[in-house]
Amino acid sequence: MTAAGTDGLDAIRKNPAGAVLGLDFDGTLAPIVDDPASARAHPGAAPALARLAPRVGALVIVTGRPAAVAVEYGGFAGVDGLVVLGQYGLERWESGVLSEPEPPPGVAEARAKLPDILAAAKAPPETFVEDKGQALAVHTRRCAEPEVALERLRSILAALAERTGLALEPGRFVLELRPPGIDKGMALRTFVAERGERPSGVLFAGDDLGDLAAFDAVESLRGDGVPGVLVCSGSTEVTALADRADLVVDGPPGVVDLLERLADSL
Ligand SMILES: O=P(O)(O)OC[C@H]1O[C@H](O[C@H]2O[C@H](CO)[C@@H](O)[C@H](O)[C@H]2O)[C@H](O)[C@@H](O)[C@@H]1O
Repeated sequence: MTAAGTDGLDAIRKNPAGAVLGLDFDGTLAPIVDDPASARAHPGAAPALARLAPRVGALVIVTGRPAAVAVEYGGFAGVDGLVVLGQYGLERWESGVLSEPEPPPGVAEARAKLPDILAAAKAPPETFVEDKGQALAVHTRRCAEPEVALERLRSILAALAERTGLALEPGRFVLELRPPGIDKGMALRTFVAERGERPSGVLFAGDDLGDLAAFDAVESLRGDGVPGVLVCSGSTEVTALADRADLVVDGPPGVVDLLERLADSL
């Protein structure tokens, strides 16, 4: 644990009612699996969140998943006080109510073009498109050589994103075509600002490239004097977060253990 991380955790423990805890879903609360539809939160995740929610100022999940999907796959519907910001902050679920904007027209255009583009690129048949309504995620995890398949598609999908006015978000064996202008950093910063009070401390835990923007947000809050903690849910697939984290834990079981220990100490 870095000194800054220790300061951040101390500040959260000293004034939990003023603290904001943010968490990613896939790879952080839910173990990575081959089929995105089969992902489920670690069995200890919802109970740990239910213990923490009444003890802290705010508990928020910031995910690339549709918010309702994260609530369902996480088993989070009964966690009072939890907020889920889905699709990188485009959607918000709170107290059972979901708010979501209309998808931009570029998503429909990309959806229509994608099958021909994947065929022309000779993408392996195991390449899988997850349609999230607001975004399209092209997964290669199930391909024989997932990294090779991903790299073959990267520039082709970047061109499609540009033509359709979308952004290309890379992740763990996935390239997502999604609306531009929002990321997890913006989502977290907006969430913190909306509360109207300076947090006593902020923690964010993530595992993937899309979580780096949330790390940036925590570091920017640190620059403004808010103690912060950066937690990496470690994996061999992505190392960029471990390089910047105050604390690296062993995947979702390590994150759940950290949340339990934090709840014990509040
Ligand atoms: O922001 P997150 O909650 O981490 O969501 C990011 C993307 O996660 C999902 O894909 C990842 O998890 C899958 C299930 O374990 C795995 O099969 C895939 O290889 C990973 O990239 C999800 O399917 C995407 O929609 C999310 O945006």
